[in-house]
Amino acid sequence: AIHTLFLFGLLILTVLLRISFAALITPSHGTSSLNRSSFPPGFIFGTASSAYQYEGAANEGGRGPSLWDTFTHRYPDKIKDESNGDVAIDSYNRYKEDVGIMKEMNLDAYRFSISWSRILPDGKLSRGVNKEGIKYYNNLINELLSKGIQPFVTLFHWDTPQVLEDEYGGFLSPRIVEDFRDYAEVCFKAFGDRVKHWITLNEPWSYSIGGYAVPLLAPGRCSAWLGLNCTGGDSATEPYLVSHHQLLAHATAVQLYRNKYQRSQKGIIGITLVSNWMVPLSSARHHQNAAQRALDFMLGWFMDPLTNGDYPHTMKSLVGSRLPKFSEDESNMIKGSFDFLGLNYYTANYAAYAPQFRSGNKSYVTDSLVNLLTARNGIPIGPKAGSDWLYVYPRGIRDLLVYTRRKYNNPLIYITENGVDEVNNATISLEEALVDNMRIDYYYKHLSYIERAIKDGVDVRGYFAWSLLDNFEWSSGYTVRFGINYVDYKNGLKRYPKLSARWFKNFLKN
Ligand SMILES: N=C(Cc1ccccc1)N[C@@H]1O[C@H](CO[C@@H]2OC[C@@H](O)[C@H](O)[C@H]2O)[C@@H](O)[C@H](O)[C@H]1O
Repeated sequence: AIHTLFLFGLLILTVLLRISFAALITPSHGTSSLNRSSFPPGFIFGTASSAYQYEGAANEGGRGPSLWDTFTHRYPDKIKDESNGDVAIDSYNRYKEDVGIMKEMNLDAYRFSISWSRILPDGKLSRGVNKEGIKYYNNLINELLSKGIQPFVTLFHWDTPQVLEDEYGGFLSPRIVEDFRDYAEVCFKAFGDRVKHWITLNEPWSYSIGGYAVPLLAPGRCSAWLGLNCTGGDSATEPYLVSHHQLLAHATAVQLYRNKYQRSQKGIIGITLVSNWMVPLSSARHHQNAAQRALDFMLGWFMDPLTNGDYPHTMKSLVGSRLPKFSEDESNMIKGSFDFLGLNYYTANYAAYAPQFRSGNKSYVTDSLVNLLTARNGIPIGPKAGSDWLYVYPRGIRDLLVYTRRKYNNPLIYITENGVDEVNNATISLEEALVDNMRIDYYYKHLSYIERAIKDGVDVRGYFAWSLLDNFEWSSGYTVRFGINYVDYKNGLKRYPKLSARWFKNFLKN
């Protein structure tokens, strides 16, 4: 009996040793268990960027000023390092090198935005098209296609022509709808023979909130009572007007594309929305309801009109007469105005019921009666990244995808941005700066959860990492780095692959 027991013990020990050894040799971020073939055939992997954050050449090639040129020059103190996108990372002049980096990384696609004021320097079609602007984007698109990389083009990534801001307040006015439609048509005509994926707007939520509720983004408007040194505005009404006009501009451009270009050019058109995943602070009913309202006020604000033709009931009841109304024609034009949904996901929040927000001054931020938190009982929702709003919560991308599938009729989805930043630390060496294990961990985990969402039945067709290169990060300037490739701001904007670039190259190899 003792002999048998001894042998059995030996057997258990052998098995345990083998398991622990196997765990030891399979690196937690190794692509052995996850790589391109873990995703459906034809799944598209890319990286994302935007014109003002990458191009530079702000005063070259006939480009006109956008509200970001004005904002950074007029209020440099609103940018953490008082920087701007005059030069940015000079992609305007280095696009061939940058496309070469994409090719080297085995990427399938590149999401970039067109600068409206580089195409129409005076904002309106009637005031002339800048031929050098058309030429630049033709060169970029042709370079991408010559390397077998698909262009995914965003028409508007927050850089409204300054002339239209001056003339009628930009997206504060319904007049923007016609001008945006004309600008979109110039792009469909010039590039639509080769561009088969169009995104009208990037993150209308961010543009409305960051620019008109709290002074995070241009034009930096908000209510004076907030005491946040705003350039004027009203946080209780302007965010809702700006989102309303963005939806109308989006739907008008889609209607034009479908009526006049889609049959011959055979592309598809959509919109990119951003949402955090919202976790109820506790299982209490009032916190669960708060989480639903938080999703309504961030994602539903746009997805409900795009799917049902009207704003969420929670918004209509809580915002009341301050929420603009769609006419029947507008509602019909907006409903179903997308062939695919672009979703940007970065982080998650705890959502707590905030009845105290019923009193006091009105603002978008408090209308939802939700307090968004990044910690519960002092414990953060996940590890903090470089930026103070970004906490790593990978399962949130799966939860958001499954939620979107269930609530909004299973749309075709591309993840059009997902990424993480580190603080730009000037004291470390270049070699140290290239070691970004936390970024590999972030991408590995988020891609693993997307793979599970696909198994849950979500129709995800592609994924774009934010971002190919370190770049001008809006109000953070160059103080945070999102790049999979490093840009040496102190030495001629030279590009270097971080570890995550090598990880992606391996992950993506066929
Ligand atoms: N930045 C956002 C959403 C947002 C808006 C206002 C305040 C915080 C976060 N969305 C996407 O995130 C990307 C990363 O956002 C950065 O996150 C860290 C912030 O400190 C920085 O200002 C912001 O650009 C942007 O570069 C893309 O252009 C944008 O589409």
